[in-house]
Amino acid sequence: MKKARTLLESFVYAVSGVLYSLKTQRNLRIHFLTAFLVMAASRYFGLSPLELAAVFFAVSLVIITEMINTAVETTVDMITERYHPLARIAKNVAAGAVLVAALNAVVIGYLIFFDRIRPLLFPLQKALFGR
Ligand SMILES: Nc1ncnc2c1ncn2[C@@H]1O[C@H](COP(=O)(O)OP(=O)(O)OP(=O)(O)O)[C@@H](O)[C@H]1O
Repeated sequence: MKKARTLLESFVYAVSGVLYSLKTQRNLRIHFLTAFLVMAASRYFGLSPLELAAVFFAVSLVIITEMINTAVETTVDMITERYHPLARIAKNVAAGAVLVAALNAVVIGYLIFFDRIRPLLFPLQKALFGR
């Protein structure tokens, strides 16, 4: 097995892991796009540094758990392509971690953006429903 020799080599391996995940995982591409849109919205709404930190943490956590999920799926598939109850548990638990991170992101998004978005929705509601 080849060991990482320099810090730069380790960094290159890590970046290739991100690129591999982006290339193979549609969900991860969606998470990155969502993260970009959320950061643009954060800038638009002028969030405080603490709010910005919470949003950045939430979107990063979703991306991190999705990548760990990919690592678990790949490892399980390397060990067995046959049905195995433990393989099912490993994959389901990894997918569950992504779900928890996504719920966390929804709650943080609600707490930070809802009151800011609500005033923008009223004119839309009036135009659509007349009240
Ligand atoms: N070898 C296996 N043995 C038992 N169950 C498995 C096995 N492989 C997959 N599963 C079950 O099928 C589900 C989907 O697994 P799969 O590897 O297709 O991931 P996926 O849904 O394609 O994930 P993603 O969309 O994140 O790539 C798993 O959560 C697990 O419940």
